[in-house]
Amino acid sequence: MIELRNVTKTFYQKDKQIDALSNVSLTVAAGKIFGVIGTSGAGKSTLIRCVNLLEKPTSGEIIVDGVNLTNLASSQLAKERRHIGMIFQHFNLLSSRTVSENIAFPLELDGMPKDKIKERVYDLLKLVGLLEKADDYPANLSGGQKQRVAIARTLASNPKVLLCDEATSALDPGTTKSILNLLKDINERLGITILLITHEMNVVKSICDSVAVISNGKLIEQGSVGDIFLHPKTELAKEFIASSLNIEVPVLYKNRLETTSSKNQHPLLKLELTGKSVDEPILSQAARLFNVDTKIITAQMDQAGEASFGVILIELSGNAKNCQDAINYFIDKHIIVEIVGYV
Ligand SMILES: Nc1ncnc2c1ncn2[C@@H]1O[C@H](COP(=O)(O)OP(=O)(O)OP(=O)(O)O)[C@@H](O)[C@H]1O
Repeated sequence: MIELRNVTKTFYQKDKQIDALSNVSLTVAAGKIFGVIGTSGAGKSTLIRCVNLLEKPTSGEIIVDGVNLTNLASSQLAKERRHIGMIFQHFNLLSSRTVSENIAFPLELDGMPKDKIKERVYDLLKLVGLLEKADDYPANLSGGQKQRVAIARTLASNPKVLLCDEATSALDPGTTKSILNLLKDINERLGITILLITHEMNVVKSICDSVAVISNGKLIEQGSVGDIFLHPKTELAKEFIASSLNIEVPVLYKNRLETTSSKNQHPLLKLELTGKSVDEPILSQAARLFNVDTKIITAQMDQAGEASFGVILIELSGNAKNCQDAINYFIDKHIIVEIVGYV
């Protein structure tokens, strides 16, 4: 549905050459949600802006729904762009128009009769859950409500593809969740293909089918979300995954934590579980096999695509040899073990 073939984008600033995208290729299958994740300046915005040719690639091809957009005349490109919706981090609503009038705007441009516009706007308001805000102005809406208006406005033109440029970055976690749920709902109900860019792995984890990691304008890793979470290859992918599993040592423990072990102290272990190890009762097995006790301090178990994974912080107690045997057992089970300290 969306295909980027060897897309390169070079900017020139005075004598400086900036390779914002280098030979980027990716395919988003129809009806799927594809995320591109990267840190600031990696090339995410340039990539997504190339898809609807807001930014013209220096070389390479962009194919959307079977049409190669790269060489189209501007009138043809304008026609094709109607099938490509886009939403932005800062919503881009018209402040002088009400919610309904914002949503109606693309339909007015299309010359739709007034009564039809009214019907369509009503349906869209209902879809995004904003019927009671129809006559409000953007200034009186929350960030999440503004993004819902922007989504309704872009859906007004019946796009086949939706591009999301950091669409939840300006929102708090709860609102982010509700907007991501809405995007997933739209994807499933209307069959719209979604390409999104983000710097947050939680966004990818919540709704994407596939993900690509971008660094310095290059796609350094891509695959299904489950696959990337289970078998990340690059350090950057590993860092993004770790950032989505944020467990903290509780303050009570932090204050008592020693870096080296002394008599009668127990190791505090951080166990990262993926794949099969998630499904096995590893703590009770270790307790039985090695005569150790495992006290769970904090834990986070999660799901991304078909992959389950999690992090557990445990206090391990028993004699030193048994504790070491238990640690070796965890490592044998492909669990990443970190000794956080001793308590
Ligand atoms: N119009 C432009 N002229 C010159 N350089 C540009 C232009 N747009 C982007 N760049 C450069 O291209 C690189 C990629 O920028 P881009 O905005 O695509 O990154 P990003 O991953 O979206 O970053 P952020 O998350 O901070 O928005 C950066 O080095 C940026 O400075």
